[in-house]
Amino acid sequence: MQLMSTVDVDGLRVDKVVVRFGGLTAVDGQTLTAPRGRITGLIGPNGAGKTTTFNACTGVVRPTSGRVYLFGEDITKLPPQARALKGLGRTYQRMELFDTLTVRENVSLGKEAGMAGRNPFAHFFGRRAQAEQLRRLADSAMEMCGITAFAAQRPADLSTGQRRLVELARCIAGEFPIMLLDEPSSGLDGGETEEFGSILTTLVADRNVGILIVEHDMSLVMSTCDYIHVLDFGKPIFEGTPSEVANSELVRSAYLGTQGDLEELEAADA
Ligand SMILES: Nc1ncnc2c1ncn2[C@@H]1O[C@H](COP(=O)(O)OP(=O)(O)OP(=O)(O)O)[C@@H](O)[C@H]1O
Repeated sequence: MQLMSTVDVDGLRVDKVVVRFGGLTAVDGQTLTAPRGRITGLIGPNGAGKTTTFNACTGVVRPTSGRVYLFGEDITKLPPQARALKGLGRTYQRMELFDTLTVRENVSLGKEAGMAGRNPFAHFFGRRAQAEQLRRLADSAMEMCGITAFAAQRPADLSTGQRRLVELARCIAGEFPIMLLDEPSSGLDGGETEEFGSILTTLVADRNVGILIVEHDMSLVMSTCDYIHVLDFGKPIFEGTPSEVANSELVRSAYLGTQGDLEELEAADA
């Protein structure tokens, strides 16, 4: 049998990452893989180290030790923008939409920013072809997220659920093969969360992207993720399929005291 190298992954690979803030070890040896064609979840109680792991992937924090690879390339020391140009897209927990721009313009930015970074002469050459490509990508992303009707509106005029979809559409328009979603269901009601989950499932099936999702909403995680990693106090404590996670005594005990999450975990196991 040929063993797969740690970097030989068709997507994102986090390898034994440790992040310390002064005397506090926020992440203590996290290893995970988020390949194309799969939705990977990262869950854990408050303060478990999820956001810090996420930030180590996107380049917002530098690991104390360990490596981060994207399609086999070591990106541990690259800044966030360079990681985005290599195919790592992300959404933000606190949505970062531009309220002076229309929804269509916000969605187009997903690709536009990358185009400008890649080709500094883009302003002089091929403008029409690029504009046409941007229009196509934005149209298709808005359609996938069901927000075409709001294309000419400003994000400030939309509900939280609709704004979340604009952010997702911007990431989709960017054509990132790997997408990191930071608590995307925050502020959404049950119906909106369900709709969001079905868009993610379609996205992975239709475009073969890989998604790593940090999420508190257990119903979204359990219904969309193919594989889940669980952190507690910075340490990876369990990984497996949603039903394996829901059945794990170790995971349940980590969630004791967080009654809402525990109930949703138990509901997923029912
Ligand atoms: N910049 C920082 N400086 C110092 N400590 C930090 C910093 N960022 C996070 N921490 C600490 O690291 C630990 C992990 O935090 P992190 O935000 O990664 O957890 P989390 O699982 O995302 O939590 P939550 O679910 O509440 O968002 C916490 O104890 C937090 O207080």
